[in-house]
Amino acid sequence: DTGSAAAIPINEVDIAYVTPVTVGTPPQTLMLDLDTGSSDLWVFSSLTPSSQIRGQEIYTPTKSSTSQLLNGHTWSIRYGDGSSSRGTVFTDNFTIGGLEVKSQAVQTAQEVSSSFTQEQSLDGLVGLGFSTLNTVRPSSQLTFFDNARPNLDEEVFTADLKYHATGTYDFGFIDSKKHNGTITYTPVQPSPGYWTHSLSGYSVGSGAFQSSQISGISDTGTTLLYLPTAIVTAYYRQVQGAQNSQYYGGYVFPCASTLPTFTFGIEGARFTIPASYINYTRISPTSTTCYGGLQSSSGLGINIFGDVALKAAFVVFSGTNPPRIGFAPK
Ligand SMILES: O=C(CCCl)NNC1=[NH+]CCN1
Repeated sequence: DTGSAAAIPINEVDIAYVTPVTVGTPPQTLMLDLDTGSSDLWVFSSLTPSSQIRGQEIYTPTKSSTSQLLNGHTWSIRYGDGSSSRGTVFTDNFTIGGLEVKSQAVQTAQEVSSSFTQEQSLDGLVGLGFSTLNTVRPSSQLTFFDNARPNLDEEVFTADLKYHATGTYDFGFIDSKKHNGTITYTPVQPSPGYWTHSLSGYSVGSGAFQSSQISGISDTGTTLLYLPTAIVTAYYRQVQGAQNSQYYGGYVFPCASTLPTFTFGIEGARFTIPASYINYTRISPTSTTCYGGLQSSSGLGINIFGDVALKAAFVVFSGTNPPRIGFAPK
């Protein structure tokens, strides 16, 4: 089997990408954020208080002839950005891009934090991290990828995220039309459950490449690129008027600034993030101050290769044994 579905930016700065999925019988369509930085599949639902819903589509298990309550099971998750949700669990038929998993654990939200309520075009998440991170108790549940894996033509899924445009998630195959040339693979450390791997180094603009092993996670559910402070300061030193703002919680700069590109290494390959991706957003609609797409990871305890980096490549998440991740130009 294979599947292929759109990755649609939910706003004009690509804060997150959503993918149409169907749950239940007859199919209920939701727009979910496929998130390689977590491993819970949860949805806004008929069990979510209406005070916490603002325009999201919901899953109503009682309207599905194939739903089953997973009795006595609950979940609760907090994400790296401080957002959170919790609730109960059903199993039901679940499809992404024509690829169906019967009896997928679908976690129904009974509470979501304010940032999820405010994100009107996001109806939930599909965790594509390793199932060891799943928070359902007393028995943890498998991700959509782990459930689909035995039926996939190839034990992979790929992410082709795009800047200010719709991209694709593919399951079970590598579409050679989506990348130019070689896919460079590097080992993944599957513990504790993120797609953890190293960069081989970086360069700022036309500067010399700095070889250094930078460990972090490739995370489609995180918007920006978070790297060690030393790298980030070296980048913004090249930007006139840039400063690390306590007030805005990161590096800001005049929107008219000329930003350098940022290049990261995967083994011997090099991937350059255009300056436009790093000129992320105005701090408010009429401001001439802009917030950077490259920020320090020092507050996170982990480096995160989020969408700002991933959209500069075609990325292969390979569930082979041992797992690995591949990057190709596109
Ligand atoms: O939580 C993380 C970072 C893990 Cl270190 N990524 N996934 C996500 N989903 C919603 C916000 N962020």
